[in-house]
Amino acid sequence: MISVAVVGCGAIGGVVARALHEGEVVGARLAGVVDPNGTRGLPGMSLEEALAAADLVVEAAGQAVLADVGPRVVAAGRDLLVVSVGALTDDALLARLHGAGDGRVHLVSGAVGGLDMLRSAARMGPFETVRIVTTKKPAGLVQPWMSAAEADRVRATDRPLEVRRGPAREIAAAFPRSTNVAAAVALAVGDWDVVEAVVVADPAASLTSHVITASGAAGEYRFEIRNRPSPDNPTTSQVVPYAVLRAIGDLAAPSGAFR
Ligand SMILES: NC(=O)C1=CN([C@@H]2O[C@H](COP(=O)(O)OP(=O)(O)OC[C@H]3O[C@@H](n4cnc5c(N)ncnc54)[C@H](OP(=O)(O)O)[C@@H]3O)[C@@H](O)[C@H]2O)C=CC1
Ligand SMILES: O=C([O-])CC(=O)C(=O)O
Repeated sequence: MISVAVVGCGAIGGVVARALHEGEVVGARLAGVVDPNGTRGLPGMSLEEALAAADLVVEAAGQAVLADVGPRVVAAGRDLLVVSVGALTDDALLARLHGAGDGRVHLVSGAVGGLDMLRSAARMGPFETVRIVTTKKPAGLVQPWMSAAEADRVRATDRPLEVRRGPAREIAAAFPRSTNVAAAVALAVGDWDVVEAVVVADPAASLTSHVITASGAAGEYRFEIRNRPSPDNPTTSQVVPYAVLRAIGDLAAPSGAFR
């Protein structure tokens, strides 16, 4: 039985922690939840207590929190499951995580799929082009760094509006709550430079879509994901906590998971 601490009790962490608490993942149980802003009636604990009690710490609190907490988890010899994979656009953080200690770092596939095939294909040979186009409702795409005019334009658009297009590294950092998936694709293909990310605001997008296209030595790929947004946080797809629970189940299982 592995003991799991969840950092962040929002749309993702709240669902994950509740399911663990209720025994829904075979082989795993909730140690407690770390969230200074409240734990939705679930057992709360400090990060220090989590590092002492848990075999696995799930980060579900955001890119900035991962940068702070992640190296401490690994240094304590605990395994870390990363949800805010966009924080890994920072090479220095990645190096710190890898050098911090004995804990292993696992990444969640989150809101997208096809990462297994992209990894297999990248192993055969390089990709020439990879693109991920993310389309969401406008409100969650407005960022503090935008000018007032741009923020208004995004908020008020009455048709699909391309908000940004650029290298995955740049986009995943610029939309930290919305395009972690761009970093996930780049990490899967093992090449930040080949992946272009496009962010589209669409007021009619009742589902969040991520369309991944890739071509290279192994062939041509197209994955289209259309996710229902979380009722708690519409910028997050509702399936994401279930990706986390699947990952925890795989880590806890003696055998039988797809790799
Ligand atoms: N890989 C993927 O596919 C995806 C990744 N994500 C990532 O997951 C993150 C979490 O998403 P989501 O659950 O929807 O976000 P939420 O905002 O719903 O939840 C985040 C929670 O973490 C809390 N928090 C803030 N600071 C800390 C801290 N220092 N320690 C512990 N908890 C803290 C927040 O509190 P408060 O609100 O009071 O600040 C909030 O309760 C996103 O920011 C994004 O980076 C999201 C979607 C998909
Ligand atoms: O949940 C999603 O659809 C994607 C998302 O917010 C992210 O990658 O940060």
